[in-house]
Amino acid sequence: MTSKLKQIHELPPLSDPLESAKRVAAYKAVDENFPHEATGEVVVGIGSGSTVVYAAERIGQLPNKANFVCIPTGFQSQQLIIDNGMKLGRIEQYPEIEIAFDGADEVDYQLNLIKGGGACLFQEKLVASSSKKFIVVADFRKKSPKHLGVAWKKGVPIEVVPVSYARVLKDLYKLGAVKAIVRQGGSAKAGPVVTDNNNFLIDADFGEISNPQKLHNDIKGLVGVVETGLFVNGIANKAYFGESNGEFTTQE
Ligand SMILES: O=C[C@H](O)[C@H](O)[C@H](O)COP(=O)(O)O
Repeated sequence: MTSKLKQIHELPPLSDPLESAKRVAAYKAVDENFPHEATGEVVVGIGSGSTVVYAAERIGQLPNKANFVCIPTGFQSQQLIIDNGMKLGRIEQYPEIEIAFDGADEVDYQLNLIKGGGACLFQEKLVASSSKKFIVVADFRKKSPKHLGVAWKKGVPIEVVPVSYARVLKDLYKLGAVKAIVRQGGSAKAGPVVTDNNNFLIDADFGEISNPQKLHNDIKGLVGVVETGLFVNGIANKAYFGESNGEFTTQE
């Protein structure tokens, strides 16, 4: 069925080369991993952010898209599914997902990720950890030469129950954070960002993270923490990176 689709090299480049890099990563990830020939129902996770927009676009171009049920990871993702004419499902109905596509803020050499730069980490982790196959799509800026905390300098996003934020901030410093702040809405909203689950986000900078699994476990053990943006323990199967020269690379 992929032969009926326009191939990526047949498409005109986008005006912003970074957007072209995101598109090539996402289109290739879908072309090479999506169960194109499936005739029965396929449950697909659709992540959040600016790169996964192109994965949803590509899936929306597939001629058998009526067979797919797409599970969102938040409000933006739900809109992407609707806008691309795909069937929307809920994780409560479909707790087992065949394949999920999502972006990342940073990817280390072992395929550990930092996610949550767009405030969607909890539902993203729920969907990713419920998926048999989890494919990351990103542009070249997201690759870390080795550890997390090198390319992404804004800290580890952590979703917390609002009433616990002051306590969690103190505890994060005890765990070794050099800076921890409640994410603010800035000019778009006075006061803190509120997630799709009505929680707050803390961005905690731990510098270079050599043991992301341990850091995740330590943070997750704090009272008030819902989830961390550290996606570790082999959760991601493969990453596609759009490069600045218009090509793509992979890591698995
Ligand atoms: O909360 C947001 C998500 O984790 C995004 O997938 C992540 O921030 C990457 O987004 P983008 O593709 O826009 O760089």
